[in-house]
Amino acid sequence: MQDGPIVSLGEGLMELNQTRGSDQSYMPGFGGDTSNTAVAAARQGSKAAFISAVGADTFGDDMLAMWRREGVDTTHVRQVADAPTGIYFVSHGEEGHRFAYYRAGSAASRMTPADLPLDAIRSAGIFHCSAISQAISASACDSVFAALEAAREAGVATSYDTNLRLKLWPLARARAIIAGTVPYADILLPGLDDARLLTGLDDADAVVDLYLEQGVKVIALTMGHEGVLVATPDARRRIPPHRVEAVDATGAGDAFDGCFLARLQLGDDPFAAAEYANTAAALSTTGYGAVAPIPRAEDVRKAMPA
Ligand SMILES: O=C(O)C(=O)C[C@H](O)[C@H](O)CO
Repeated sequence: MQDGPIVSLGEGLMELNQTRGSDQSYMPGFGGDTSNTAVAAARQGSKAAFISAVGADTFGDDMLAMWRREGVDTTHVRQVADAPTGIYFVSHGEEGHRFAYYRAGSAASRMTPADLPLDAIRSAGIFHCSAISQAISASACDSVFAALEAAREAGVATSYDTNLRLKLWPLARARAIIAGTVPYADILLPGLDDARLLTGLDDADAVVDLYLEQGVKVIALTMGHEGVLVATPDARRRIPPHRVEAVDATGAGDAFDGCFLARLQLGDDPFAAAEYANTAAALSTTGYGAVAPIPRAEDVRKAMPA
């Protein structure tokens, strides 16, 4: 893996998160899967950078301030005057959390391949993107492919989270695009529920086999209460769940991604990186919001099994 920051591409969102027991109170925060991943990596001590756009509005200012506080490089976050920053609401019910999006036409959704900072992508240590970055618009989807191509041509390790959001695009389109993107990924970060819908396979090992056959070098399949299945073409291991009192799982997968990539870049093997990220992701569910409860390295170390 070459030296350089973890560079991720996508959309940051303002978050309004319903706090339990109060139907009408929404706590402000930040979200957006690849942004959450960048923050998680930065909180573990990695160099992280984000490629995106926000509106020239209060929320855009707030997002930029958040990334800068977190040490995420915002050189390639454009602030544009003619489109807003996206927003989403999180509410909680019996079946877990639900998202309501107000992001159509957002600044990030208008990104095009011509906007890409190709030099930053080519000099990344790892380039990370997700299916949400592809679902927000056709031009953002084109941008993801162009960025992945640039990263691969430059020998940069590529990472892809298949994050499936059916409120953003229909399943048939998601299936086609995601299947076409997996072969670009060196590191694949799917969740089992999404992978079942995307592949039609039920069994976690079968999902891993399918993706490895497509050339993926490292896969960490997150399985919620069943832990994580980590595999390379030569070895695979199940990591048990880390039990916590969870209040909000929003962004747990993104915290996993950021911590996993950070640890890989610091030299961990994929199994050690996944054990670390598994603990960190569990800790991130003990508070409300996608970003605020992401733990820092010292908290993860304290909570890790001896
Ligand atoms: O769902 C999305 O589009 C988001 O990016 C918002 C959340 O922060 C994200 O899904 C959490 O994984």
